[in-house]
Amino acid sequence: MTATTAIRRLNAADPDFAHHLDHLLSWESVSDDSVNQRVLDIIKAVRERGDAALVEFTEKFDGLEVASMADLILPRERLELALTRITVAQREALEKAAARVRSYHEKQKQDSWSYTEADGTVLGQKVTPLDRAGLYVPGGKASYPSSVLMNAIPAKVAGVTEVVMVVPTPRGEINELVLAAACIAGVDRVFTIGGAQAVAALAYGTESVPKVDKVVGPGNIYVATAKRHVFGQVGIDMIAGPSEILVVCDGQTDPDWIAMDLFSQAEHDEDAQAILVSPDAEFLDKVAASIDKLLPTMDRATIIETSINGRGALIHVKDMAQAIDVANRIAPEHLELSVADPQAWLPQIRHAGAIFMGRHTSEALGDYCAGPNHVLPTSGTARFSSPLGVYDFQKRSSIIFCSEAGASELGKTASVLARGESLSAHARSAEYRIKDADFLKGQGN
Ligand SMILES: NC(=O)c1ccc[n+]([C@@H]2O[C@H](COP(=O)([O-])OP(=O)(O)OC[C@H]3O[C@@H](n4cnc5c(N)ncnc54)[C@H](O)[C@@H]3O)[C@@H](O)[C@H]2O)c1
Ligand SMILES: N[C@H](CO)Cc1c[nH]c[nH+]1
Ligand SMILES: [Zn+2]
Repeated sequence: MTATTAIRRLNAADPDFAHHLDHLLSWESVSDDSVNQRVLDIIKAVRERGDAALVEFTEKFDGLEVASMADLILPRERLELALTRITVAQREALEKAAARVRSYHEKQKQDSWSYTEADGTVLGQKVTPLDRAGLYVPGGKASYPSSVLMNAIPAKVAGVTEVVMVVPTPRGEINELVLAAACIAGVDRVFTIGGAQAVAALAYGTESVPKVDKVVGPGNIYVATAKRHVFGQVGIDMIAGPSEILVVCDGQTDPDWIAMDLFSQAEHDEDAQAILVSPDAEFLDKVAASIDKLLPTMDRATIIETSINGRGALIHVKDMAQAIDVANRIAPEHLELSVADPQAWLPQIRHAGAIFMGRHTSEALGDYCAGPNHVLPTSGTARFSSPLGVYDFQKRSSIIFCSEAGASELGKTASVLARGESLSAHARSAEYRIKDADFLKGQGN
């Protein structure tokens, strides 16, 4: 194994720093032509051949040969059985995490509202949960029971009528914790399919997989690309790229803690990105030494090493203010503020999926059980998007209920604007309800 101090070093004082940072952050795989074409072919096959295509792709990509689609459907009883197959400690941990995630998300629930104007006109917004949501739970390189909770609980809190989950089971290896989590979270139906074919099945429906209204959840490049292509046919939450962590440290946290925090996201994927920013150059050296020391002890050392050396960085800045500027430029999925007084810096953080405050709040706590969602905007998209939440499973309809007097008064404004747009049906529709004869005469009626 090569020495991990091959991790890139950047200095914000370098005149080319902005260019180097852009290069470090670029992640092009989603637009890769060959992936795109393969995903389009998969979507087309699922639309044309439904279940038969799902069975074929599951054999091809997941190494799982089945007689028919029926073998890729898990009934609710199978989820209940999983609950009896995990340890008591595992069940308690899942239930505790689920309870915390549920309480946090209850706070996000939006209610319908309305107000009444002086003439009796009522205006408002009606909030309605989605009828059916599709949850993608990744299962290629690792299994994610925590992602089941993070996707399904907000949907259930929102009041979604039916929650359909898809999860690949490579070579038929079923993860009991994933199924137990689905049982605890109240998932209604589970299909053991993955990749672009699972996203296509949820978006278009097949003989067995019901068509959903929205597909949510993270996944690899094939999943992300498929979500991009089915958007419009169904809603999607976001296009999630590889996991990321940005640690901003004042140099006073144990370097082993910081190295492990970086590893915690690097171990997800060779393309994951782990970056440390600090004004303390000696501290950066200490973390590099901790990386070298700890890497050989890691189960997923090869993935971590590829990620850290390929996409990681230690960035030296002149002070904490510059560290915050760099953080806002990166707009990371996860930002750890491993500093003495994180509250003092919080107001200046403008872009981050989740912010972990202080030396004791490791990002891993947020991944499993703190309560907030771990499905977060990646690749700089925290500039314009937010964590997965209850709001992703609710939609809004506007309510307009005019009184007779209100319709007459508003009709005048509508009439003038409609005639300005040369839309006379609009104008006359509004004018039928106007009681003011002088106004109507002025409009040529
Ligand atoms: N943002 C989050 O909250 C979050 C949570 C958990 C995981 N993740 C990320 O999700 C990703 C999970 O990826 P994964 O690969 O482990 O699981 P995955 O379930 O996303 O992908 C596995 C599927 O990819 C398809 N596939 C694999 N190789 C293929 C090929 N050559 N051609 C076509 N299809 C192919 C297969 O159908 C397989 O079922 C990781 O990047 C991880 O970091 C993100
Ligand atoms: N860190 C991932 C999101 O980027 C979520 C996760 C699941 N399990 C562990 N971590
Ligand atoms: Zn994680």
